[in-house]
Amino acid sequence: MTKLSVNINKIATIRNSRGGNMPNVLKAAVDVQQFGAEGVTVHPRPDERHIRYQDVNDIRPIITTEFNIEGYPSKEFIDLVLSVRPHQVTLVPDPPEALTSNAGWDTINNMGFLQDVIGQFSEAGVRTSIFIDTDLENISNAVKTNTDRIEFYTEPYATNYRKDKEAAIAPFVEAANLANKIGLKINAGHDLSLENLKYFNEKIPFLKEVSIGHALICDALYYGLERTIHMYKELLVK
Ligand SMILES: CC(=O)[C@@H](O)[C@H](O)COP(=O)(O)O
Ligand SMILES: NCC(=O)COP(=O)(O)O
Repeated sequence: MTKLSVNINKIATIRNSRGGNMPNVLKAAVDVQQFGAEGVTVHPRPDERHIRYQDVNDIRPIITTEFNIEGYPSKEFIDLVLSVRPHQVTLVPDPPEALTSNAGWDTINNMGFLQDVIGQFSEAGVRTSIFIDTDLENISNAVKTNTDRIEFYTEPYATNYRKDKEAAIAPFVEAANLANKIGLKINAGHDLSLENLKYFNEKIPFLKEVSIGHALICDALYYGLERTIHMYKELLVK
């Protein structure tokens, strides 16, 4: 069974829209785990428009599953991760002004930088993952960064799924086979949803974990958080 890590950024976005503490992000982190999620993901951005650095510190002690912190490895981000020590850090190459993540790493041109940052996290005992698209050269170079895992940037899959799901999945299958061959474990995320998740999970070999936020929190408005998590988990049975 592929693990589900729930990204709770959107809960914080709603809270921040009014100030105050509603909805309560810490309670959401407790609840998603109780409802069956196998992990909690947060993606603090430099402007703290959703998850704040303080939230990340506060969430750490209530994690009973797996804590995954995603973000661009600025000095502030590196310091946060080294102090919080999550189970996993996922490095994402997005600039500070990015609306949301929109590309994977160019592992060739960022090799030295990634090796250095990944080295710091590995030394601290934090599992590393890097956000990546399906370019085979980027994937074969990813292994030289010494990352433990890659996380497929699945927005192109989600967009193309509606037009032609076989064509949409094909580059991800090829990339997953290569990643497995060279010893990289595989996560995936971005725009995965109740509509497209089952097919992705069935077709991608060696998939360890998906992190899902935007669509899942939107679905929870209609179905409730507990039922929504169960619905996503049903799609992740292999
Ligand atoms: C790396 C990734 O795809 C997610 O972290 C996504 O970027 C969610 O972040 P936002 O909630 O800021 O859109
Ligand atoms: N790593 C992807 C993630 O955490 C959630 O992305 P999305 O489901 O909010 O698009």
